[in-house]
Amino acid sequence: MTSLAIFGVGKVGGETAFLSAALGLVDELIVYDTYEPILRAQVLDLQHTGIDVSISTDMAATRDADIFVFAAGTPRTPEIETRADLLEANIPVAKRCSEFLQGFPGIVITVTNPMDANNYGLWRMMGIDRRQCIGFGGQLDSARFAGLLREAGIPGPAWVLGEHGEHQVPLFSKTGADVGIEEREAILSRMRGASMEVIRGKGGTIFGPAYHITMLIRAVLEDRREVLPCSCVLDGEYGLSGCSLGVPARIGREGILGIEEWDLDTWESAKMAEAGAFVRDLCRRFDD
Ligand SMILES: NC(=O)c1ccc[n+]([C@@H]2O[C@H](COP(=O)([O-])OP(=O)(O)OC[C@H]3O[C@@H](n4cnc5c(N)ncnc54)[C@H](O)[C@@H]3O)[C@@H](O)[C@H]2O)c1
Ligand SMILES: O=C(O)C[C@H](O)C(=O)O
Repeated sequence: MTSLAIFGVGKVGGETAFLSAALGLVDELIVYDTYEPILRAQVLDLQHTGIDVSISTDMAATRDADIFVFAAGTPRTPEIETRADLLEANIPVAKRCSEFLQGFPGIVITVTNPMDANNYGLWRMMGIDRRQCIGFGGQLDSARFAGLLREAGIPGPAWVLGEHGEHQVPLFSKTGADVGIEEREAILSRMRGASMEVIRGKGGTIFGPAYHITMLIRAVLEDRREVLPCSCVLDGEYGLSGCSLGVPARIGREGILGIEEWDLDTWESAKMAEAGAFVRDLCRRFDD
């Protein structure tokens, strides 16, 4: 019996519940949202698919879940410039979530923005092993980077480390192409704006995040042991600690099985250090 708990079943949490069930990854969904009408609507809509999955709204059952996805809280609107601007609004939500999950034995996937800081915050507040806390965003940023590389005629692979936010670190060195600083900065600037175009057009990013979150869930449940760009609580890796940041992480049934330390070029190393300093500052809010 495989059980997936989702805290916050709005646009992203709801779509993730649907996709995970539709792909047959889970036997049981435990869903929770403070807004009763959306919770009821999502449960009914899921039931109306006829998919053979048990659906519970009993948060007490969450403790037995294999994976817990944190997707509750405020999303960006076109007026909210950066993901980091959501920190104050979403800290109380992260705190409430951590109260449910003291000593949780399963795997936590953090989605709520600012995702890196929230992943660090959940780890701090829940008192669990850092390997259990996987921050989601790098796969999505990497898919967006891949699209921009294709457009520019630059071959892949496309890897994005760093913050899921303004301080993304696209790894041009991994592409094997010699991409100059000006072109790198131009592509990075478009990556920073990539989601806002979707938010303006349809009120939020849904398919991209939900698809990649579901692939992350699959990597855990099927113990795939593949390397994915995920936000991990760092303890000296890449010369950083006191924060959670996007790094190449081997993901399997026990969560983060290992963090790979790749060689970065000078531009990338500088961006990674900036990302670390920026996110560490946000994370301090959870150290108080
Ligand atoms: N990491 C990523 O790549 C990524 C991608 C997309 C969205 N996000 C983030 O995920 C979060 C959710 O985005 P969305 O578009 O689904 O938003 P949404 O508004 O559609 O859904 C959020 C849900 O959280 C619920 N909620 C609020 N406070 C709660 C609480 N204390 N307990 C339980 N539920 C609560 C709301 O009722 C709502 O249904 C946002 O912070 C957004 O920025 C992150
Ligand atoms: O950009 C946002 O605010 C939502 C999410 O983090 C995304 O990258 O799609």
